[in-house]
Amino acid sequence: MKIAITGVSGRMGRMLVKVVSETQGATLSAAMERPGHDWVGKALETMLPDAPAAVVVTDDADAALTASDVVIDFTAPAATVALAQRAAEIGCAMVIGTTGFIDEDIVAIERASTHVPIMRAGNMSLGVNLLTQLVRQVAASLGAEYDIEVVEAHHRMKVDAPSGTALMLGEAAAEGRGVALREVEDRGRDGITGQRKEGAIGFAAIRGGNIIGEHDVIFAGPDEVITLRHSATDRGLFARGAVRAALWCKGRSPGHYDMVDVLGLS
Ligand SMILES: NC(=O)C1=CN([C@@H]2O[C@H](COP(=O)(O)OP(=O)(O)OC[C@H]3O[C@@H](n4cnc5c(N)ncnc54)[C@H](O)[C@@H]3O)[C@@H](O)[C@H]2O)C=CC1
Ligand SMILES: O=C(O)C1=N[C@H](C(=O)O)C[C@H](O)C1
Repeated sequence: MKIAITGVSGRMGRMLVKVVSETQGATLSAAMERPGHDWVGKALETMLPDAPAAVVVTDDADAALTASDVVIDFTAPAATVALAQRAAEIGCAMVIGTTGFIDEDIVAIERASTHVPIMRAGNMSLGVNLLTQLVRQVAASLGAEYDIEVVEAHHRMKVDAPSGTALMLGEAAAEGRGVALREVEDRGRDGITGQRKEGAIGFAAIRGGNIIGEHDVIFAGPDEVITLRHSATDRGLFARGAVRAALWCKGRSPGHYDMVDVLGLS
């Protein structure tokens, strides 16, 4: 499987190069960075020791996609949406780990996925994708007297909040309760907020240091608190999930898939 990585100098991009190099059946066919980035035009192996020889970092998305079966993208929403449009035209599958999308971005990605398989997930780990199922089940079992709060913590460089994972967990809780998340979500409390609204699903975000990713879903009820927690301790977790998804895309029909499909959890 010929795999292109975009955002190759990023925290996830570097990890992906290592995981692709360790994965049987996967070959790094192209490495991309944004135009103007100082890695463009340089041999990747001079930056990353795990990189295969002869891969030169490029900002030419069309050339990279044409040379590849699938592209793995952990970048930023505008870059991801633009690349999904090119991938659809060129016929290259895509694995998207980027988070922080607005509704219009998702519509554009869905449109692209009518032409090629696109696997998109706010978290590529087995643990979080299992946790979403538990959260849905617990939310469905407990009444509205159990207040649901999603608390996440990440490193100081993270630019979006709530995290993509927190939103996945919030969606699962809302599904369990049979409500739409956008109707009940409560983000970023500050000042005289008034009492908690019955049925609200609250979000809180902590940013600091080099925390990889911590997520708690709290069900606070009468005289008891149930907490479901996931802790990521190494970014390799996400990279391994993404490469597994890339291999899974081989021969797949066009469509918008998620990690639950890849892991066979549905
Ligand atoms: N789904 C998951 O499991 C995970 C998702 N993420 C998400 O992945 C994204 C990236 O995270 P990090 O690697 O920590 O960020 P980062 O800031 O370290 O890396 C992003 C890279 O994308 C590059 N980039 C930006 N625009 C580009 C373009 N047009 N073409 C090519 N490259 C471009 C940047 O130059 C940078 O090297 C974030 O949205 C983050 O939330 C991160 C970890 C796990
Ligand atoms: O930006 C990160 O680092 C992470 N982003 C994802 C998210 O927004 O949930 C996944 C993981 O928690 C790390």
